[in-house]
This record gives sequence, structure tokens and C-alpha cells, in this order.
Amino acid sequence: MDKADIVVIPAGLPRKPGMKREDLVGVNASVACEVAFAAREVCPGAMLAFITNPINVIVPIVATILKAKGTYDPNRLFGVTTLDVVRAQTFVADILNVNPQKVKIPVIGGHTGRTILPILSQCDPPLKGTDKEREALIQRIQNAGTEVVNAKDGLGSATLSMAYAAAQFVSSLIKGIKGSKDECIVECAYVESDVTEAEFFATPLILGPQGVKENTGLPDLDDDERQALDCMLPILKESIAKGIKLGEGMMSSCA
Ligand SMILES: NC(=O)c1ccc[n+]([C@@H]2O[C@H](COP(=O)([O-])OP(=O)(O)OC[C@H]3O[C@@H](n4cnc5c(N)ncnc54)[C@H](O)[C@@H]3O)[C@@H](O)[C@H]2O)c1
Ligand SMILES: O=C(O)C[C@H](O)C(=O)O
Repeated sequence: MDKADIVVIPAGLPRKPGMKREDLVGVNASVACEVAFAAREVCPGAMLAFITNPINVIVPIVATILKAKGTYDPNRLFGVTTLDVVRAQTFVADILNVNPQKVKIPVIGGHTGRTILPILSQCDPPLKGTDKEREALIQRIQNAGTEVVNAKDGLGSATLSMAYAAAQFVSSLIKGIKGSKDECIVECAYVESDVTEAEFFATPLILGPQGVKENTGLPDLDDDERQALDCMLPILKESIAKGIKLGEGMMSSCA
């Protein structure tokens, strides 16, 4: 890790069938801040990309600790939510019978249950379908992680698809660092944000040499999506408050 520009953190316990991602916070919070502290010792200024669950809580924990230590840069701390986008692309591509890599679809919010909000109204190519079909698709995207955890029956969570998603996200971070003038590098990720009343929130981000170059904000939303956003915000805010409180409590144990 010495002098690394990017540190990707996949360490931690995966859930077992019947568990929620938040059930992992007791064990994984300490993993997250130990790794973050080590990274700050040997590669201050590195971009930190956390895969460790529960993302919605882990990122606020790490931000709180780093803030207190004076080493926090909100543009360089990411919760990796790329897998939600990859899933949305894949399931939409199945329906449209197109190459998943050609599907563009923002997924906003956080990384669990209803906080995962795929914005189907902005899908390119456009997606048609009844309200019932759209609702089923949204639920499939939101529950895909649980589907894998159940299928693996105690042997872990999504591995290959996560590796693919992480490779895509990190490639984009690298392209951003290299500062390609001709290319606008955009990825959704869970970062500190003032886009909604949730202090951390995933939206499409333009990446550059310093990490987040620009937060593009909320995509256009239809009425159902706006309602889903309103429903998700209290859930997300509760997780964030929990993360901040845990982060404050963990300062001495992680140092
Ligand atoms: N963000 C996402 O979309 C996403 C997707 C998949 C998995 N995850 C999360 O990633 C984490 C890992 O999941 P997995 O399925 O790869 O689990 P896994 O058990 O296959 O791998 C976890 C690895 O972390 C290591 N580890 C555990 N505690 C550690 C510590 N204290 N220090 C260093 N290494 C440690 C283990 O030795 C193991 O190699 C879980 O928290 C899981 O929920 C997130
Ligand atoms: O679902 C999990 O526990 C792992 C990961 O968050 C996923 O979405 O696959």
C-alpha cells in the first residue's frame, strides 16, 4: 500500500442467509477503520474505495474518524455501489435483448434494500413496460445481493460480479487520475453529498485527478421515483446517524 493512489477495501465478513447487511456492522466497522488508518499512515491522499458492508454505515464511520484526525477528503472516500448499476444494466439488457454494456442507467441512494434506487425513467435505451413490470424489475435489482447470499447458502456473497464491478469502478478512478481530456468519466458511488438531506448519497459522479470532480446531482425523476426517494431518505439518514455515532465512539480504539 506504500504510496498507493487507490486503496480498494473488500475485507470483512459477508452475510449469511437471513442476515441484513446492517447486521455486519459490529464486525466490519473495525475492519474498515483499521484499514483506513493504515492507509492514511502509508498512503495519505489515496482514494479509499470501500466494498465492505454495510456500505451505508461504513462510509460515514470512516468519514467521521478521518475528519476528527484531519485527514478527511470527501472527494476521495467512496462506498462502491457499482454492482447495483451492473445488475440494473444486466437485467434491463435481458429485457431489451441488448448488450448490457450499452445500457446506461443511474442507480442512486445507498446500498441496501429500498435505498438502492434504479432510475428506470432515465434508462438509455428507454425501457417500456407496465407499472407492475417496472416494480418487479426494481425489486429484482434491490434484492439481487440477497438472492446471491441465499443461493450460496452460507458460503459468502457475490464474488465474481463484485470483482467485475470493482474492476470497472477502479478503472474509472484510474482514468480520472490520468485526467483524460476527451472522456467524461462518470460512475455512481456513495459519497458525502449535499444533493438530498442525507449526508451521504450515491449519484452519478464525474471523476477527475482529485477523485470526485463534480457531483451531477439527482437525475430527473418521475413521480414514482420521487416517492421512492422520499421513502428511502429516513432509512438512509438513520444508517448515517448510526455510522457517525459509531465513528465517534471508535476513535480511540482505531487509533
Ligand atoms: N459493495 C458491494 O456491492 C459488495 C458486494 C459483495 C460483497 N460485499 C461485501 O464485501 C465483504 C467481503 O465479502 P466476500 O463475499 O468477498 O467475503 P469473503 O469471506 O469471501 O472474503 C472476505 C475477505 O476478507 C478478509 N478479512 C476479513 N476480516 C479481515 C480483517 N480484519 N483484515 C483483513 N482482511 C480481513 C478475509 O480473510 C477474506 O479473505 C463483505 O462485507 C460483503 O458484504 C460488498
Ligand atoms: O448482498 C450482500 O450481502 C453483498 C453485496 O452487498 C451485494 O449486493 O451483493
